[in-house]
Amino acid sequence: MIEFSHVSKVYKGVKALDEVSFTVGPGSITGFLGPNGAGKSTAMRVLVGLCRATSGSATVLGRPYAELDRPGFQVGTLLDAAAQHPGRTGREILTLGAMTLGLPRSRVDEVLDLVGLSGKESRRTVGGYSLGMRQRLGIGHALLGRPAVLVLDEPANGLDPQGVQWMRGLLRGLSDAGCSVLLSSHLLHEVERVADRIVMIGRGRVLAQGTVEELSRGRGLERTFLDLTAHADRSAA
Ligand SMILES: Nc1ncnc2c1ncn2[C@@H]1O[C@H](COP(=O)(O)OP(=O)(O)OP(=O)(O)O)[C@@H](O)[C@H]1O
Repeated sequence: MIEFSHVSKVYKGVKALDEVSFTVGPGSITGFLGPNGAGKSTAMRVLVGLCRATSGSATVLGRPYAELDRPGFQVGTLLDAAAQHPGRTGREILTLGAMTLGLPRSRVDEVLDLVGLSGKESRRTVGGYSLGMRQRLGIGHALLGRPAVLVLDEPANGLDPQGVQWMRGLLRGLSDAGCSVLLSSHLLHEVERVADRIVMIGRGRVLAQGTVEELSRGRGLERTFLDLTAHADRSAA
């Protein structure tokens, strides 16, 4: 369960989030949509304690992230697939993560298998990985502790069509098992296929939220997205 309640964030005069409220329940994949600079990454960073909200509260499993007992087993995050050290191998990165959580080495092999990185690929340094391989590694890292909540910032970026299809199956399986997934993306057609709920933001404000059917309004998510974001821009002008 993820809950944002009236979250605002101001960076030196820039209002990145303005009274953002929404919930991601267990067994839900919520697509988090908004134009560049809308505030998606900021909201995710606030949620996992990487920056502090100016007002309001964001909680995971009923608590602020900083107060979770075992965060590595409760929340999996992928906020920046490029964040890993380029000189480490994929296997080293997952092994470090597994050791930090006190997990056996066998979990590293399970996760590599889950995200489709071969033994050979896992022994290469990340500096030589494609973006899609980094995304797979980042998703694997997020899944190490079998968390109940997943926060993924543009995880489909750079994945090829097979990769996108694989990720769809993976996320559906996780949500069927009760996981709460918050997923930001600019790939509206993909979000339409994988998510059950949508939150659209523009200029830091929630523009609309509901099921994919409600927001598609029989015309597709893209039409609703373009109409709502254009309206938000006109109102701000
Ligand atoms: N550290 C920061 N300092 C100042 N302003 C920031 C900072 N981080 C983000 N912002 C501003 O906050 C607003 C929201 O940015 P954010 O990165 O959250 O948007 P986003 O929806 O994730 O965008 P994108 O789709 O381009 O990744 C933007 O105006 C951005 O310039």
